[in-house]
Amino acid sequence: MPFQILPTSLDDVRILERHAFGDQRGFFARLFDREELAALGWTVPVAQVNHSFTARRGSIRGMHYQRSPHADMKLVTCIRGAVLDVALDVRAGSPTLAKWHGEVLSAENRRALLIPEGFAHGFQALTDDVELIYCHSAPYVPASDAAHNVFDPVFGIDWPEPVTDMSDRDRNHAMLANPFEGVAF
Ligand SMILES: Cc1cn([C@H]2C[C@H](O)[C@@H](COP(=O)(O)OP(=O)(O)O[C@H]3O[C@H](C)C(=O)[C@H](O)[C@H]3O)O2)c(=O)[nH]c1=O
Repeated sequence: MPFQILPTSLDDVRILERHAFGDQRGFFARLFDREELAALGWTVPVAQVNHSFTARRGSIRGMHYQRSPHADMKLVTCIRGAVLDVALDVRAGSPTLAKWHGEVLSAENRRALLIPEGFAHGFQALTDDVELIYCHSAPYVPASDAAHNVFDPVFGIDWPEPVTDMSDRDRNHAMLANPFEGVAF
């Protein structure tokens, strides 16, 4: 099997641990598999694959998502260094609305996080020189881009490292009024 599928504290957010076909040269591992992902609800072709590099330990990016009708599933894979990867439920009416799950993804543990539509995504670099590969089920549509503040007390995301770097855009996402009703998807 190319992946071991592991549950998380949030239904439909799953960990995919990539099996490494190793030998004396090194290893070969699959990043995406249509049949394996279809069984987990990814039933459309991959629309976009992105690559991000984050130089400094402690940097944070997030919490980003796309609104309907351009909501997307993401498969986030760390191929260099390590991150705390966070999925945050922002779906109106969800029993886990405003709940988040954090998972350490690293080149070493070969874990990826499968993040369904309706979840915001963010991460903190736990090492310098982190590289992530994102597979998306829908293309990037700037007009549908949405985000919440990574420090919003409504969510209480527990970032493990002192924050060293963020984009101005991410620093300036508005804090929410309580109670948070969620977003329609
Ligand atoms: C997502 C995306 C962005 N862009 C452009 C838009 C900006 O001009 C530039 C950087 O985008 P952004 O500042 O949103 O990049 P990050 O802050 O790393 O956000 C990313 O990391 C967080 C944690 C995510 O989950 C999102 O997938 C993604 O938005 O790339 C594109 O051209 N295509 C794309 O698919």
